[in-house]
Amino acid sequence: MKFKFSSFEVDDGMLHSAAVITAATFSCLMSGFVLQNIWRKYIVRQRIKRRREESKLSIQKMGDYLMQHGLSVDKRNIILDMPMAELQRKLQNGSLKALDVLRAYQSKAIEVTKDLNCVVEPIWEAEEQAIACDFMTGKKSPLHGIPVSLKENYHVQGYDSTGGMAKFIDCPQPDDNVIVKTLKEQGAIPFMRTNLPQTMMVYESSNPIYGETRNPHDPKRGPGGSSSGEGCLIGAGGSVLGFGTDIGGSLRIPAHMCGVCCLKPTVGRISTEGTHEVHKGATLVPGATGPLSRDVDGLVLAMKSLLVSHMFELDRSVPPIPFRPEIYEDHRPLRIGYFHDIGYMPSVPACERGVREVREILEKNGHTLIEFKVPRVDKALELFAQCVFGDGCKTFTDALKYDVVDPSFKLTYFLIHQAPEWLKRVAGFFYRTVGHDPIPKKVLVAAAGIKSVSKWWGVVEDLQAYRKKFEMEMRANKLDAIISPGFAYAAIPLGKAFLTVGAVAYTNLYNVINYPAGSLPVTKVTEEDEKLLENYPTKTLYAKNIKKLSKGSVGLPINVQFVAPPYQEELVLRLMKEVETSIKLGERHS
Ligand SMILES: CCCCCC/C=C\CCCCCCCC(=O)NCCO
Repeated sequence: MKFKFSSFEVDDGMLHSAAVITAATFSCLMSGFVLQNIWRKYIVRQRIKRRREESKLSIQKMGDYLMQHGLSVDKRNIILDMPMAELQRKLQNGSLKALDVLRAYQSKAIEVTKDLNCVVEPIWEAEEQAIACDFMTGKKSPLHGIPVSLKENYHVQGYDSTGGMAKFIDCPQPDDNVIVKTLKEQGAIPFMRTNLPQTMMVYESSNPIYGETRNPHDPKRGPGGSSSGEGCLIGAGGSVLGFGTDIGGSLRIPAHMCGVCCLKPTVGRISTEGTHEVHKGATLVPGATGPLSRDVDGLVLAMKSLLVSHMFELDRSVPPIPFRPEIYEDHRPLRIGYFHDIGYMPSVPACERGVREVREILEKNGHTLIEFKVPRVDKALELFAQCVFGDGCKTFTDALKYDVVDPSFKLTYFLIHQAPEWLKRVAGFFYRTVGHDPIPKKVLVAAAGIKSVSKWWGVVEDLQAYRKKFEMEMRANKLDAIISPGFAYAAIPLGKAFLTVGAVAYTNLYNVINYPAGSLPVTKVTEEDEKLLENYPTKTLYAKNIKKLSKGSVGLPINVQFVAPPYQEELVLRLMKEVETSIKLGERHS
């Protein structure tokens, strides 16, 4: 058969050849595409492997170095046992050398990371800085010689900030971030970089580059996240002061699970410039930076040292409000709201008891405690999801393109980030009908993306309305502050956070309203709490999982959150210090 076109004739043979050429081109392109993907993944795996080996080697080298240059065990332990105030005083009056303090903490950090995997690498420049500190004459800066650890996403000159993502390996930062610069200017010595979960948008503790961090109180359990390495390192005694980030609870969840103190300031009170966040553009609920420490004095010292002209000058978006001692040192009795249940998910008995005991302490100290009916926390969680996943999670999936997705993140990543909208709706339906929980559906629909600018503006209005409602509720009760559970439950087995993730509402509530929130260890899970867990109401799938995963948690730390209106960090710290002191006094007398 022949086809005649205007100027030439096409026969069967030519048609057949054209089809063959098209099919060949198509299969070439397809195989090219497949091969390219395989190649890219191979390169990524190689890069991850190399980076992991470099990290292990660096830690090992530091260990070997300390074998020759370390302190005696006794001297080291005396330093490690010092609370922050004593350590600072001795460094200031010269009775302790910065280099000895550094050596003590370096060696403890290297020792604990062997089992807990909380350090990703040492900061080698620390030694030079400590020596310079010891040679210094004249007035000493407030953080003179204090070693500080930094979550891996803090930009430090010459080091990668990967956030656990392969794409960011081999991208050494050109400069220290504002907090690191200010800390150094105030005499602190950044000495270790700590682990985090991939993308930092989970409260797990693992990533394919540096592996999994474990809980210092029970290595089979997670340390919480995403400032996992910080919580773990400080909880294990390998650091006295550290810094992390928090957009949904990433300072407070590891603080609670590892039994350390932390402060999530109001976003804007201290600089957030120069930290790696996947979704920097999602500014409606932005990430906060903040300190973690062994005690409240550490947090106070950190805030006093950061709220100075050096930081205000480096980051002019930060309002120049120095630390206000008149609020921190005030003794005026306060009206404080409390709650232990966010409405759709109760906290476990130990967490409830934590709030009750703090309430009793505060009442004894002359404050008035009032039960606070917290405005619908499920709405706050939905707003959180709309604000951080409103792009349909495109930013996250782009960041992880070709990457190895960590096993602990796979389910979260698939369901919240990658799944098509229909699947998110089906999963939401499942949670609602089988799991008896309406919350995941709202979150999953939000994570399918906000479809238009006008809808986005609707979210902005809803957020403003929620914030106003919270403020009005506090005003109506004439509340100065709030206390609430540090989290819904104590540390659970590694890799299981997804099964209980709705609990994040206990912390992200305060990100949504942008209130400063501190977290303080107040008690430990007791046998009695474990018995009471039997009666924990299990109406929803999440609650069932919480009950199951909380078993065997006797001895694990329990924190309480302290919250105040925006820019009242000093008030939060005042209450934390008051409770910490009362608990210590109680322990001494019992
Ligand atoms: C099945 C869906 C239910 C999901 C409900 C929870 C929604 C979102 C999970 C987010 C978890 C965030 C953890 C903390 C993140 C954080 O603070 N990161 C700090 C980044 O610097």
